[in-house]
Formats: sequence, C-alpha cells, structure tokens
Amino acid sequence: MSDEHSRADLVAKLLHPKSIAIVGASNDPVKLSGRPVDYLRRFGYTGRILPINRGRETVQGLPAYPSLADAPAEIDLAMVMLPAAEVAECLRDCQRHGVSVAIVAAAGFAEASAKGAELQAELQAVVRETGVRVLGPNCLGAISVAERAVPTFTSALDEDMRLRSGPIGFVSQSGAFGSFIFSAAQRTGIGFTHYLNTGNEADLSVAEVLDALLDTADTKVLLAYLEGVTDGRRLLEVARRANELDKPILAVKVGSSAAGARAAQSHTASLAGADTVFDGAARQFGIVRLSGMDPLLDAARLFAAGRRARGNRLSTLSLSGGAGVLMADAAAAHGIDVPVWDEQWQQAMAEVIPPFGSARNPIDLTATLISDPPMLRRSLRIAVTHPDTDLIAVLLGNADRGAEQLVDAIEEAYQATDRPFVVVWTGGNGRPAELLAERGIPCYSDPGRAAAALGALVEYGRRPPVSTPCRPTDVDSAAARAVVASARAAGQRVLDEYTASQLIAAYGIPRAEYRVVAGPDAAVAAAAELAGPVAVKLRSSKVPHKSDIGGVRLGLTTAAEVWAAAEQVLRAEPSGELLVQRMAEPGTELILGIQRDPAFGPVVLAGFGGVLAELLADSKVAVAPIDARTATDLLCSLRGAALFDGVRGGQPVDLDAVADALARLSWLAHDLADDLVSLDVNPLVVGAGGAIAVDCLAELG
Ligand SMILES: CC(=O)SCCNC(=O)CCNC(=O)[C@H](O)C(C)(C)COP(=O)(O)OP(=O)(O)OC[C@H]1O[C@@H](n2cnc3c(N)ncnc32)[C@H](O)[C@@H]1OP(=O)(O)O
Repeated sequence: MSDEHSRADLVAKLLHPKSIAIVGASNDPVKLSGRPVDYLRRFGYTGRILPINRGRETVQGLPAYPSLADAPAEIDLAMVMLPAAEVAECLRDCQRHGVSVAIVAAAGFAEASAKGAELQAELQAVVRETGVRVLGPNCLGAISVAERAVPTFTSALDEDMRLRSGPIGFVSQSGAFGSFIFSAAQRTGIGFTHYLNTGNEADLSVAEVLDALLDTADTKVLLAYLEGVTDGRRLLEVARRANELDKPILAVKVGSSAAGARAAQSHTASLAGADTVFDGAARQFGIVRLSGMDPLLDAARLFAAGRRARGNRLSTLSLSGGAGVLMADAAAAHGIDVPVWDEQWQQAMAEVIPPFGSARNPIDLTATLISDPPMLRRSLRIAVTHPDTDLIAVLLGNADRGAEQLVDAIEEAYQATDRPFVVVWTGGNGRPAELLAERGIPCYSDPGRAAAALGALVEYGRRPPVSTPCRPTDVDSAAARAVVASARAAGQRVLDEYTASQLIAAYGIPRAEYRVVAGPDAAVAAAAELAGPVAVKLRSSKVPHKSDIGGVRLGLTTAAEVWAAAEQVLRAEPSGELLVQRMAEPGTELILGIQRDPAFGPVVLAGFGGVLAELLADSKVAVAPIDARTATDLLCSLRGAALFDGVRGGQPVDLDAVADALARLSWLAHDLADDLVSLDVNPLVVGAGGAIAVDCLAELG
C-alpha cells in the first residue's frame, strides 16, 4: 500500500471508525475488558458497537457475537482486549474478516519479559504477513471526540467527564501519563480532536499516527509525548509536512537525564535517543520542544487559538505593577522584548490611565482599575492599534465582582486584533478563567507560564524554513569510499589523522598540509618544503589518541627542533610513522563531528572549544545532510556565538567558511552512513580568512 493510501486507511478506520468490534468484551463494565463497551455507550458513540464474547449472547445489554466471523456488519476497527498470548491469532482473524486496523491493549509484551519480546516479534511478523495495522500493544487505546469513538479503557473517562472538542490532536507513547495529560487538559478547557496512545509501537509509531492526524481537517495543532524515538527520520518527514501545512507540533521528549533515559527504556521497551540529537532535530525541523506537562498544555492553549507571532515585541497592561515586572522578567527569559512605547503612543495611553500609572510598557493601569473597570476597554483600544506591538498580555487578578465587565472588555479587544493575546488572571474564584476559556481566549494564572507559552509561539514563528539541501558538486564520494575500502582491507576500524583527513579532503573541507615520513631526517626535509612553523605528530593505527603518549609536537621552527621532536615522538611508538604538518594560523578553535544516531541516522555536530569541547559543552547537532544556511543557523545558536563577531577588538571570524565545512561534512556523513560510526574534526581552526582542519579521527562500523 502506498504511504498516502495507508494514511487514508488509518484516517478512516482508526480516527473515524464507523464500527468498532471489541474482542474479549467483558460483561462487567468495571473490568478493563468491560470498559470500552461501557465508555462507547456512555459517551454516545455515533457508530456501531460489536462486542465479541465467546460465552455470552449479550454484553452490557448489547448483542454479542462469539467471533469476528459472526459479526453481522463490516468492522472498521477491532479493539483487542485479549491476553498477550492470544493476540497474534486474533490479528490473523482480523485479516480473514476484512478488519485492517486493530488496537491491542494487552500488556505482557516486550516491555515485560523475554517471553513477551517473543510475543511482540510474533505480532510484528503477523503485521507484516497480514497487513493489519496495529496500535500498541501495551496501550490504552484511542479517543476521537467528534464521533465519541472511545475504544479505550483509560481512567480519564472514569468520572463524569464531558469530552471537549478543540483543534488539538494528541499522541502519547505513555498510556497512563498521556491519559493524565489528556484529562488535565480537558478539565482546564483545552479541547481535542483525537487522543491516541501508541504503547510499545510494535507497528504504528508516534510519527505515523501524527502523519495520519495531519490529514484530519479539524486538527490544527499536534501534541506529542515521547519517551524514545524509534523512527526519527519518519518523524522528521512528518514534521516537514506539518510545517508545510502550518500545523505546529509541540513535543515533550522525556529521558534527558541518564536516570530518565533508563526509566524510559524499561517503560516502553524503546531506547531513549540521545537527547541532544532530538533537540537539534526538533529545532531543525520546526518541532517546538517543551519541558513538561504544564509547559506543553500552556503552549497548547495558546497555539489552539490559531494566531501566529509576527515578532517578539510584547505590550503588557497590568492592574499590578508587580505582575508587570514579573511578566517582563519572564518574557526576557523566553526571548521576548518588552520595548518602551514611543512618546506619541505613551501620551495617548497616559490620557486614559491615572497620572500615577505608567504608559511606558509595561503599562501599569494601577489598582484604580478596580473602581474604574471601563479603563481596561479604553486602554486596550489603544494597545490593539499600537503598530509596534506583536504580542499582548493583560494581567489582572481577584476582582471577582467586576469580572464579567473586564472579560467583556478583553473580548472586544481580542476580536479587534489578530495578534497573539493572553490574559493572566491570578487569584480570585476561577470564574474569569472559565469565561475566557468559553470565549476561546488563552488565560493563565501565572505570568511566567504565560510568558513561556508566548516564547514557544515566537520560537515557532521564527523557525527556519525546512530546506532540502543539495549535494555540493565538487565532493568526491568515490575517493572517500576508496579510502574506506583500503582501510577495511588493512583491517583498520579506527582511521588515524592522516587517513581520516583524506575523507574530509575528498569532500572539500580544507585541511592543513601534510607530509608522511619515516624518520627524523625526512621530517626535517619535509618541514623545509612546507616552509614555516610545523607540527610533528605520530601516525600509528595502534595509537588513536596520540597526544596521550606525547605524540604531538607543535610550533617547531628550526631544523633542530623538528629533528628532536621527530626522534622523541618515534621513541614513544617506534612502529609508527610521522606526520609533518604546516601549523595553522592561530584562530578560534571549534569541533565539528559526525555521529550515527540509532533513531535519526547520521548527524553532524558543531561546537566551541576544540580540545576543551567536552568541558565547555557548547555544541549543537543537526540531522545530515544540511545546507550552509542550516549550518549557519546551528552555529549562531551556540551559546558562544558572539565569539564569531570577534572579541576585544579582534576581527570577525569567517563564519561562512565554517558553515560550508559543516555542510560538506554533513554530506560525508550522509553518503558514508553505512560505514562511518563517527568522525571528529578537532580542532577546526577558524580565523578571518577561512577555516582549516588540523586534526581528525574517524571510526568505521
Ligand atoms: C497502563 C499503560 O500504560 S498502557 C495499558 C497497558 N495494558 C494493560 O495494562 C492491560 C493489562 N491487562 C491485560 O493485558 C489483560 O490481559 C486484558 C485487559 C487484555 C484482558 O484481561 P481480562 O479483562 O482479564 O480478560 P478476560 O480473560 O476476563 O476476558 C474478558 C472477556 O472476554 C471473553 N473472552 C476471552 N477470550 C475470548 C476470545 N478469544 N474470544 C471472545 N471472547 C473472549 C471472556 O469470556 C471474558 O468475558 P466475561 O468477563 O464477560 O466473562
């Protein structure tokens, strides 16, 4: 089945099923296997419910059937509520009876034991053999709000919950925690189109479900809760499509700490991918990453309003000067400016607020607002027409008695502008927040949380366009492959500096000029040829980290120095050869690298520090290949990026040269993905007139 066709099938059968069979439906609505039927009935599912139970003629008052074969109607979706050992056979049954999508609830698969892993492998074999698509196993099911389709046993539906519809589609790897998030969101006024839990992802992954959700017209914002990414490249393709459709993906990815990654691994039986790689991939492909449940839902509330930030200039109008200051501080921490209004606009604002207020921005309406609620309307009418405002925040609190009037004024202003607009209402009886939620206006109780949500919206607005990079025409991949082939023939897995540098040279990355020689006399002759200060280094496949044994001597200017250095280096490892290398001009030292990530494949890294790179921990990652513009974005996102402009009167460095080298390295990573496990250019020395690799090391898989 083509991608598009299989997506269409998932949209029709998983997201909008017209009939659902519950296989192993219990008569007892309290049992897990009894809940889906109970929920489908209670929430008023608009399609047909077909309980399958081999021992009963009715289940919870509905006609039941002993097997799928006996069901009297076409079945769009099967919810399999059988123990793990019975699932594979049930899926074969699904295929025999034309059911193409199933949800498998049972636990006891790869997350549980070696025996469970075997069952999961068998399930995957059945998926391949039958083409039946599976959500799960070890999953809580799905909720489609419009149809009230709730093939799930989640406790989120236990109490008397009113399913609230809205523009958000949510996919979670975690079943229980995803349900907590869903329930918390619903209760604070955030509405959904769909919520799905992917569990062990034996077949359908978060990426594939997000992809299907993109094709549902009512879903405008996607939320993802991830523990480990299994098919990173697929996720990025989905992110690319989401970008084209302007449907933002907001993601929480847990497992950033070592302990968190361990827990994620045992929880969903998937590896938590390296966190920095996910971070880089998310930035590169416009996925907005949030740090936890509250930030995710705060951002979701704002994104659901459907407005986009065209800039980062915030105007705040506050009843409390203190709240205004707190908002300004939090805004700054999230990359948002609170610029002082120009004179003319300050004067206009000053005419409608008390003389002891402030019209500068943050605008302080003062506590006079309590006795003069119309002031809010007057001041907001000015704020929504202020041309240099990209974002608006109104900060209020308590004032339960006059709340309706204030909310009306806010609504008038909200409707008068298409700019992102938030309300922070702190304290009080909670009624204003409800009124605002009913009118679709994002409301928060804490300025800091509102600022973080605005920051996420600004970040999304600034995302670079996702590009399709072109391979530079002058790279010589055949030469690079030949280097790898001869290293393999010589039994080398770790490529020494000289050999590794041949790989980067084949991709057009400048490297310091080398001579390979056998002894001190030849080293002196080579140094004379290279003219200028040289380095003498050990070349030995036995010693990848040559400086550890004194195998690197730098800045040698006289023949005597070169001779002595060569002699000492060879004494440390007599079986080695010598590299004589022209010294690079002093400059800023960077590290560039290639890594192979289990989820995202080949990635490149750039950071400050050269040999101090690990200490400084200032590096970023991108998924290969990239073009020079993406490389430039990555370099400019480093904490120390100001160093590129030159420090203490120094000249700016040649950033274009570094970006070009990084983009070329990304093509090497991409083209030799099957061979290269890692490659470090460390350092790449960059000055005003270019960048040059002076050391290099690579490892083959
Ligand atoms: C928490 C997270 O993060 S995600 C969620 C992960 N999943 C879980 O935690 C689920 C854990 N539980 C399981 O895996 C269980 O095996 C379940 C839920 C799949 C099934 O468990 P049970 O409820 O014990 O099923 P049970 O064996 O009682 O069968 C249910 C009904 O189907 C009937 N039935 C059983 N097998 C079949 C069959 N092959 N065909 C038709 N009917 C059947 C039974 O007779 C029973 O009917 P009854 O209760 O009306 O008498």
